[in-house]
Amino acid sequence: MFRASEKNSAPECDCDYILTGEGLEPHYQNCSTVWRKHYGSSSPKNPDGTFRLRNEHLSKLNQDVLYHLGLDNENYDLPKMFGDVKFVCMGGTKYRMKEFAKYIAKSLAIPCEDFVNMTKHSHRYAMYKVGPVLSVNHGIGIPSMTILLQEVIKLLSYAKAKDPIIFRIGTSGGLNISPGSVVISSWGLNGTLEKSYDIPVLGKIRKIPSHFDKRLSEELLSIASEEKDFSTYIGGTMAADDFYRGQARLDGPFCDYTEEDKMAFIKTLVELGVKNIEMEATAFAAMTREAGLRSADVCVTLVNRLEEDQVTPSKSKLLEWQERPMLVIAKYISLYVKKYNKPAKND
Ligand SMILES: O=P(O)(O)O[C@@H]1C[C@H](O)[C@@H](CO)O1
Ligand SMILES: O=c1cc[nH]c(=O)[nH]1
Repeated sequence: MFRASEKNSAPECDCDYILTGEGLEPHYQNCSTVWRKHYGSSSPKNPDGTFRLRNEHLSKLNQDVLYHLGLDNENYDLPKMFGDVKFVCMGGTKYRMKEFAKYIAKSLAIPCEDFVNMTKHSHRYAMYKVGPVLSVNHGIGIPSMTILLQEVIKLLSYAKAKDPIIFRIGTSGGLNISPGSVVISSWGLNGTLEKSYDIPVLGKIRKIPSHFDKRLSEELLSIASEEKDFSTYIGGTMAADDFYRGQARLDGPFCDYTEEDKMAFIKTLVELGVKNIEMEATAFAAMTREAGLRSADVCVTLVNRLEEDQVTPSKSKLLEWQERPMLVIAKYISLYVKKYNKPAKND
């Protein structure tokens, strides 16, 4: 089933698979194995699947303004608006995430004519709700993505959403695989080749582990492997803080290394088990895990970085390829909705 060996597998968890296992209880419903192992404290999950935010300061606020979403928990009835959200799908562009909203509406047979941007007051991001699915764009890079992600995590907690699963539907540069292939990330690697999301907090670097949920990735791989039009791999994903030098490109406005240096670095990544390079994986894995939520990063590759730096496929080819992660995630969501027999509707 695996096309790439996992040198560094994600921490194991002891509860049932969501789709492929025997048990009916959704994974993570009561599971805090992974959480405890890494953070040494109790799970943020409540028995009913809702989750607590691990920040006591929030209880002192009269209202919490989710500034970049243009929402707050005082003037909006968040449980009514978002309490049924089970899946959050995120990706870089507004266009892609509107297309995904349309795609998932069709997959789940939810009649939906108007796709209203629910964050329109902030003018920052675009977010659409289709039944149990939120489709939202996060912009480029870790800072833009994490601002959106943190406000979405707060939104889901205030809304009392149960066991939400968060997907990133992205694009990337592939390593030694044909453009158009899909990569499911097992872990994120930062720019200094560590499996962590590093963020300066109060003047010191905080390192947060960046492993994805192994079982969720395996379930997605088994779904993706049914697709014969493209190959899907599971492996490491490097999250760079830049598209050019940060990804060892030779075609940026600045370049102070040779082609040999570039190739040596790319080969090191390949040896480490890295399958693709994008700009969010480490922080995405780290923050969702810190919140106690399951997540997966599924990206199509637009270029084989062993062969070229420039992204040269036609615009229509690029759009066609970007539907591949959507297809995998939509299939997963449809299977889930079917299995748990939840009638999907748009309120
Ligand atoms: O989801 P997207 O397509 O935005 O992901 C990658 C990583 C960066 O955000 C961006 C760079 O082109 O594409
Ligand atoms: O090479 C690529 C292609 C898309 N996105 C990236 O971050 N890198």
